[in-house]
Amino acid sequence: MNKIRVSAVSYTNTYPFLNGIRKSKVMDQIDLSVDYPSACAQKVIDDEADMGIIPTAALLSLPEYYINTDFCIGTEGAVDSVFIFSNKPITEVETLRLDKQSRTSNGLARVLLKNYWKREVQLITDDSVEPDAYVLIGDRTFGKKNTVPYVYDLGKEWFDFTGLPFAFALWVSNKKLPESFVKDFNDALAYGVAHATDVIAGLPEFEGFDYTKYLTAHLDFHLTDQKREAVQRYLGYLKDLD
Ligand SMILES: C=C(O[C@@H]1C=C(C(=O)O)C=C[C@H]1O)C(=O)O
Repeated sequence: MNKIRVSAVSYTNTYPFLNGIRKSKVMDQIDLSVDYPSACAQKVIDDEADMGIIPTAALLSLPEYYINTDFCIGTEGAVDSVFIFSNKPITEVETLRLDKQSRTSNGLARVLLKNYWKREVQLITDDSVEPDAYVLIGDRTFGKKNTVPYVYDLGKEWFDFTGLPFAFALWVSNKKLPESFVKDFNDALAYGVAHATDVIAGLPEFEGFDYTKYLTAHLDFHLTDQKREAVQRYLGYLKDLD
């Protein structure tokens, strides 16, 4: 049988999943690659991967998709790695730069600006122009939140807006995968999540950033019914953006 091509996110938020996968027998059945989130999405869209942990926003670009497993990259409030960093209070922001590695958080920033903060902002793509504010996700945010004038954690802002948790990325395939494989893969993820702090030893340190808190309190890997509801609500807002 051909190996199942799996694309995983290259950030620390996915290390518990990767640890579970690498320790599992599913490792023999997959070709595993790691990419930043927008590239994971593109691989699944282009059918260069069969399954990935892909940004939730990318579901709108897939003609056929299956949400597999009981797990996600999610949060129930502040996530501590998805931010709008700003030079001004959000109510005064006029220009915003998006993060090329993101899809969901870019969309979430725009959804919140329009529907929660009621701001119409101009998106800046020209690298020589400095925007009022920018979206930044993943490990590149570690240690940064105490160095920027105005900081908005998008997990917390979504919660304040909707009262819901959030799922930034889901294990999604572009074709139906064998049930026995999905079950073994789910078991591998469950092991990784149950041992999330095993991945911390040896990671680079950042001032004011706590890996244990990040992996066990800020991130919430369980794809609950409420997170599924949040996904549908978010996709509805996203469709209405343009
Ligand atoms: C919590 C995070 O969730 C992520 C954000 C994503 C996005 O914005 O598209 C996609 C995957 C996750 O890596 C993070 O990257 O910090």
